[in-house]
Amino acid sequence: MPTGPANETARAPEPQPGNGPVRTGKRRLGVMGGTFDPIHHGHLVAASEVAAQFHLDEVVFVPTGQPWQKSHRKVSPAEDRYLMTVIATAENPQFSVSRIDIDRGGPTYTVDTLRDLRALNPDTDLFFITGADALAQLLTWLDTEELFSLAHFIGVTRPGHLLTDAGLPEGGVSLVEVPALAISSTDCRARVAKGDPIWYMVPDGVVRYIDKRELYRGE
Ligand SMILES: Nc1ncnc2c1ncn2[C@@H]1O[C@H](COP(=O)(O)OP(=O)(O)OP(=O)(O)O)[C@@H](O)[C@H]1O
Ligand SMILES: O=C(O)c1ccc[n+]([C@@H]2O[C@H](COP(=O)([O-])O)[C@@H](O)[C@H]2O)c1
Repeated sequence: MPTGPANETARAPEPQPGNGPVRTGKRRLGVMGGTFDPIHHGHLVAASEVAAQFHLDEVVFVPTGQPWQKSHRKVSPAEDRYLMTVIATAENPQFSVSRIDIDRGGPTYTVDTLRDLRALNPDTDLFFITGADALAQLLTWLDTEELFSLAHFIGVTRPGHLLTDAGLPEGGVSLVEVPALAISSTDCRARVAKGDPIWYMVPDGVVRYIDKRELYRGE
């Protein structure tokens, strides 16, 4: 649901690379969580831009297992969403994909994602990347207080959504402007269902995978 003019920001994002918490010298791991049904260039550009601005060593994409806030609608099988994410990120040496949310089972909570990633990556600072729409919902997530002790949150601009850190802990979130791509997975699915092209909205390999697996047809 759009909440403001295209790409509006509530306050100017800090422009300096490396903004956010004081640098600790530890490895810096970005975490891009999403349902990725399908993954599209909006996700990829956001991750790439944050990686550059925050000097991240790597960004791990974490497809949700069961996104509990999307339980009202059909979500494609996790394996399809995982494979599309692998295809989309394969060529970028800075990008990787984790199965942790899929393999854990049950509803996906970011607090579990971050706890697991912390355990798997000692001596690493975590940066959780989220679009303006998801950031606006963050106070509805499970265990929000603990979330901010596990990672620094980075909210990125998204066309049609207001980017704001209102109500979130001071110092826990950075707001960042990323190149505006008015693409959503919802729109990609609707286009496939109508027989419209999604070339150049998602990576070529993802177009072919959707075709091969006959995803989103007749939805
Ligand atoms: N075009 C975009 N620009 C910036 N951030 C985005 C964009 N699309 C998605 N995101 C962010 O990526 C994360 C994962 O998004 P998700 O997989 O739910 O995609 P979506 O396009 O929002 O899907 P859907 O339309 O099915 O709700 C969220 O934090 C979301 O805000
Ligand atoms: O932890 C929660 O309660 C929670 C509730 C909704 C969304 N999230 C996370 O937010 C990210 C984007 O979710 P989504 O549903 O917009 O694809 C993804 O990593 C989800 O696991 C997390």
